[in-house]
Amino acid sequence: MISVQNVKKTFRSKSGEITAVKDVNLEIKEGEIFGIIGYSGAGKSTLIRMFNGLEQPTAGSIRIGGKDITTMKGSELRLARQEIGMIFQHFHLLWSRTVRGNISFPLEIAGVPKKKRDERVEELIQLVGLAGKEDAYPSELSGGQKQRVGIARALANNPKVLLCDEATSALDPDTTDAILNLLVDINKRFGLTIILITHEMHVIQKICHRVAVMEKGKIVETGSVLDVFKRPKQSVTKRFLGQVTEAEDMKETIERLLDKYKTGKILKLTFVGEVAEEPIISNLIQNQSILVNIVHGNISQTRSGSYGTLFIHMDGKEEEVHRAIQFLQSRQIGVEVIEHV
Ligand SMILES: Nc1ncnc2c1ncn2[C@@H]1O[C@H](COP(=O)(O)OP(=O)(O)OP(=O)(O)O)[C@@H](O)[C@H]1O
Repeated sequence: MISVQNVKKTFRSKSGEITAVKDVNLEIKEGEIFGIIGYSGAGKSTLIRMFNGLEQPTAGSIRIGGKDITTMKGSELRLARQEIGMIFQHFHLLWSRTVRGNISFPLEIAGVPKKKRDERVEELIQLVGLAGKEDAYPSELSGGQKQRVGIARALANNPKVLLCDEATSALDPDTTDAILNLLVDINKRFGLTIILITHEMHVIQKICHRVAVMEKGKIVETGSVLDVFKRPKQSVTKRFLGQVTEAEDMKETIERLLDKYKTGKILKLTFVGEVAEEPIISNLIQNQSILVNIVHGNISQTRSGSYGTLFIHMDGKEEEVHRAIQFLQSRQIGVEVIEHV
């Protein structure tokens, strides 16, 4: 559906050249929700803005449905853009127009006759859950409601692709979840391809099928969300995973435990898929002569299965601890020995 080949973007400024995006290659399938995660300055916004021609690449091509968006100009680009909706962190609504007026705007630009326009706006208001707010102005709406207007407006012309630029970053956690659920619903109902950029692993975990991790303008890791959770390769990916698998005070707790327990090991266990739901620890204790203290644990749901982490302190004779680790590994559990940082 979307093919990004050798895309590069360099900005020239007074202080010199900045290469924001370096040799990016990606294939995004029709109907998938594809997340791009990276820290501030990684090049995410620049990359996503090239998907609808808001930025032109310095080199490379971006083909959407077979057509190269990067070489289009004028009316051809305008038409192609109708197939690509976009929503933004700060909504970018028209403040002098009501909810209805905002949603109607892209239909007016596309020359849709009034009657059809009104029908479509009504349909979209129902779809995004804004019934009763039709005549409100953006200043009278909550952040979540503003983003619902943004989504309705982006979907007005029945696009095939929806680009989301940090669409939930300005929202509180509950509202974020409600907006993410709405995106999943739209993806399922219409088979819409969604590409989102974020710096929050929670967003990736909750709704994406696949993810690309971006660092210093490059895609450094890509794969299905569950695979990346299971086997993160890059340290930047591991740091992002820490956002959803480790409590905020985890580092401190572990340092304290490492000081407290003079013997044994602190282990981080990672479980993926069905094994996350098995009674592994009771099997472990029954089969080996070791002591196990549970320090911290959680299970998260991704779109393709569960993923769990458990921090334990394990003590016993060295060969027993070794055997216990082998037992865990034989059950396809990731085992990492935690050391002082
Ligand atoms: N128009 C521009 N002119 C000059 N430099 C730019 C321009 N746009 C982006 N950059 C630079 O390109 C790099 C990548 O920026 P970009 O906004 O794409 O990153 P990002 O990952 O989206 O970060 P953030 O989440 O903070 O927006 C940064 O170093 C930024 O300063």
